[in-house]
Amino acid sequence: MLFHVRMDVNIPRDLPASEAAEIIAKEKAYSQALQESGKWRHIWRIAGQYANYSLFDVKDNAELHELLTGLPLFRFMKIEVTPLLRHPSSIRTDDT
Ligand SMILES: O=C(O)C[C@H]1C=CC(=O)O1
Repeated sequence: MLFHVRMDVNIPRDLPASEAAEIIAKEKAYSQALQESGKWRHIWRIAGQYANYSLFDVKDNAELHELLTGLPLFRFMKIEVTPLLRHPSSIRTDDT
């Protein structure tokens, strides 16, 4: 199942910089491992914001929930999820 996900990150200003850097490094490794696996298909930065648009390809809602709640930055994120399905007019072969 495909899901469009928007993640907005808001790291509190009073979090020590070293702690923030450690969490961000963990987040990058977590994200890149999921991209390697194919479950996190795409990620784009939203210009001018500490936010991204991502595309996940997972088995079901429960798997998406598990992956998102496992994000090292999860506690500092606002996340919006939109389930997607193939458009009947699509000519692409890779959007299911
Ligand atoms: O920077 C972000 O958008 C938040 C998060 C998502 C992947 C990653 O490496 O960091």
